[in-house]
Amino acid sequence: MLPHRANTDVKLAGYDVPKGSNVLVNVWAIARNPAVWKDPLEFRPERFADEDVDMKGHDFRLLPFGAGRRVCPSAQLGINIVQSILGHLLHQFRWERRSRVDLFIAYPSINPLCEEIGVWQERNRCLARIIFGKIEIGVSKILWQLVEASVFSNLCAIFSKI
Ligand code: HEM
Repeated sequence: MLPHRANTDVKLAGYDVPKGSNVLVNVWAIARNPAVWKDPLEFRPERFADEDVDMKGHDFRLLPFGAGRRVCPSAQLGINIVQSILGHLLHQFRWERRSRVDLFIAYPSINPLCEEIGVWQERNRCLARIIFGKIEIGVSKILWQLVEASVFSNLCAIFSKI
C-alpha cells in the first residue's frame, strides 16, 4: 500500500498515532501472519475458495488494492485484466506443474525459494512453467512481463512465429 498520513490524533490498537504521522501498513506481514492465515507460508490458493474473503478493501486480512479513501479506484479493472490474462495463458499453452517442493514459499534466508522484500515481489523460482516447443518459461517471470509491460499480444505474436 502507498504511505498514508494520519489527519488527526488517533489511538490505534493501544498505540498513539499523532496527527501528521506517515503510516505504512505492512500488508506483507499481515499476509504472512499465522494468527491471520493458517499455514501462511504454504502456497495454497484454494484457501481463498474455502473462506469468504473480500479483496477490495473491506477485509483487512487481504489488501491487494489497499483500503479506505485511497483504495485502488481500478480494483475491478485490475481483477478483470488478471483473470483475462490467466484465462488466455491457460487456454493457449500447455502447463506442467513443478515438484511439490517448489510450490512452497519461504522466508528469505531460510530457503532459496525466497522472495525479495520490496515494493513489489517476484518469486526467485517459478511455480510452474509454460512449454512451447523447445521453449520453457517460468510463470512468475512471464506474468511479471505481462503485468509490467502489457506485452501479452506481442508475446503471442512472437510465439506464433517460432
Ligand atoms: C491487479 C492490478 C492492481 C493492483 C494490485 C493495484 C493495487 C493498488 C494499490 C495497493 C493501491 C494503493 C491503495 C492504498 O494505498 O490504499 C493502488 C492505488 C491506485 N491504483 Fe491500483 N492496482 C491495480 C490496478 C490498477 C489499474 C489498472 C489502474 C488504472 C487504470 C490503477 C490505478 C490506481 C490509482 C489511480 C491509484 C491511486 C489512488 C489514490 O491514491 O487515491 N490501479 N492500486
